[in-house]
Amino acid sequence: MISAFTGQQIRNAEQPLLDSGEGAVLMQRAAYGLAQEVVREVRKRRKLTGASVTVLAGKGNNGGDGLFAASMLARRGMRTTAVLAADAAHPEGLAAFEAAGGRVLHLESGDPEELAVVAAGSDVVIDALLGTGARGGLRGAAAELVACLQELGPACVVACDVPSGVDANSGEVHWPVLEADVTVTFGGIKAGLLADPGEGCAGRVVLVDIGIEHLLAAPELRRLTAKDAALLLPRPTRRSQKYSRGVLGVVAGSERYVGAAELCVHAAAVSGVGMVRYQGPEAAARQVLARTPESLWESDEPGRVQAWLIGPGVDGNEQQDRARKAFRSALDAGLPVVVDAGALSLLPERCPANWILTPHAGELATLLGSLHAAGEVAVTREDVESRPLHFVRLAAQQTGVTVLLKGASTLVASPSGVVFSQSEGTPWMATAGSGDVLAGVLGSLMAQSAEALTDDDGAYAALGLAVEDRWAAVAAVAATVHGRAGTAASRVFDGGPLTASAIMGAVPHVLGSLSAECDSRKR
Ligand SMILES: NC(=O)C1=CN([C@@H]2O[C@H](COP(=O)(O)OP(=O)(O)OC[C@H]3O[C@@H](n4cnc5c(N)ncnc54)[C@H](OP(=O)(O)O)[C@@H]3O)[C@@H](O)[C@H]2O)[C@@H](O)CC1
Ligand SMILES: [K+]
Repeated sequence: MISAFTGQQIRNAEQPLLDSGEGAVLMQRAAYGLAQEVVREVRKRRKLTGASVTVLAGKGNNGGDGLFAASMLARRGMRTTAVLAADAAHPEGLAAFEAAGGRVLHLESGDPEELAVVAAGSDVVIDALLGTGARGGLRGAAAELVACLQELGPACVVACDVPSGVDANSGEVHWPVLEADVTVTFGGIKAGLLADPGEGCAGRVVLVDIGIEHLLAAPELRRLTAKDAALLLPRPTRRSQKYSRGVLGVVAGSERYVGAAELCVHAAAVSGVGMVRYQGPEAAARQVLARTPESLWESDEPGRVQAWLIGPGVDGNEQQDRARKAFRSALDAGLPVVVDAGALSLLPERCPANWILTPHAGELATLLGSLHAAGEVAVTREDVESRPLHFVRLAAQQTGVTVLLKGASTLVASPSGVVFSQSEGTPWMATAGSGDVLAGVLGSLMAQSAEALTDDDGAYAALGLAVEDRWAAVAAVAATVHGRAGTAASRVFDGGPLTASAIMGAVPHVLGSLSAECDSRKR
């Protein structure tokens, strides 16, 4: 499991070491890790000696890390320039930099555009303007410098701890931000590097161990690795039969949106569920059965199921009635439900904790509006997109159920406050029907997972997941499977565009390769 922390959590972990006078050691470790990564980036492009590095240094410890790192790089034969953004700089860092022969330029007495041109001409730019001590974003001349530099498009940007302007706690972004190729982060990954829009500015994230890791509290954000997902994936045994594998009831599609039903039923079927019982109008059912002859069409009373998927493409009175009826039946039987798309507006007053909502940003804004979760102020899609971590948590707390917010990084919040972030997909997955595939995969995993979730000794317990957070973990597994399937499918087309059907086609391969990984670890 990858863990991420708030800036405050990192500071709290650092405090005992700072109190015992080890602050300088921590900074040396951070600077060394940063310098190593810059060396790695330079070597990808050219030889080290004579390569040029510009560090943009703020006045705090983030700037100190950058200056110490640049002094190490100067000693390895690189041409180093520091642009000091404020009237002051980290004194020891600056002294080390000057002693190593680095050139110092001052933003206060210079022209931001000219300094941006200097920085853009170097092989690597280190962004050490603001770190975990930032309040808001870059201002004044520093903002101007960064905006110009971003426009010029530097060859390589390495961010120190976080890209300056990205909120380390939330991933909210105060523009302008210099988008990084690599972010070297210290002591623990900052939550803002695993949540959009911050994650989109961070590039590859490299964690440098500075010796505080054992002092960190429970993470703010978690990300399942392939190994974690492999452990949590339900798998059949020799004694399995189709009913014991899990049966999923699906209310999806409508006269108008036939394809949604087709996609989510097929996605569920290829994700390992024992059987799918489909409920919907005849027009949709014909298509569903044509694509997935293994499914059953039950126009009225459904047979027994272990979970429900309700909502993709649900439209019109007739299908909305089926959705409401399925909700009641799930409530009566205590069954888990995936609530997607057209069913999000039909939710009953109270939902039990084993339901999972799967909105995109616009649907989450509407949902929060209907809950009056943000007081009287209307929440817009743009609000959710700029503060997804905040709003997904709010929605989970307000509804009392797990909420999966779809996006480049998909966030899954449990009502307890635990949040997962999965980001294995490709931008090509932003395509019609992609969400229906995710809903199908999730419904399938829910129908198969119900029993394992209460197991005190199973895989969930082994990963330290509290019982109340296990549905969120199932949703995170679905998100990673979906993302990996999209990436795998795009690779087949040399990184080219995708349809939802192509994503779905890769799902069994992803499940197979994850299972193989689990098997090889057991051997
Ligand atoms: N603790 C340690 O030993 C270790 C810490 N480490 C490193 O320290 C970093 C945290 O350092 P930090 O606490 O000094 O804060 P930092 O992010 O450099 O910036 C704060 C400074 O900028 C200012 N400022 C604030 N907002 C601003 C704005 N919007 N625009 C402009 N200025 C603004 C603010 O000044 P003020 O305005 O309050 O006078 C303050 O001086 C952390 O990210 C990691 O890199 C590692 O080396 C490991 C060991
Ligand atoms: K920074």
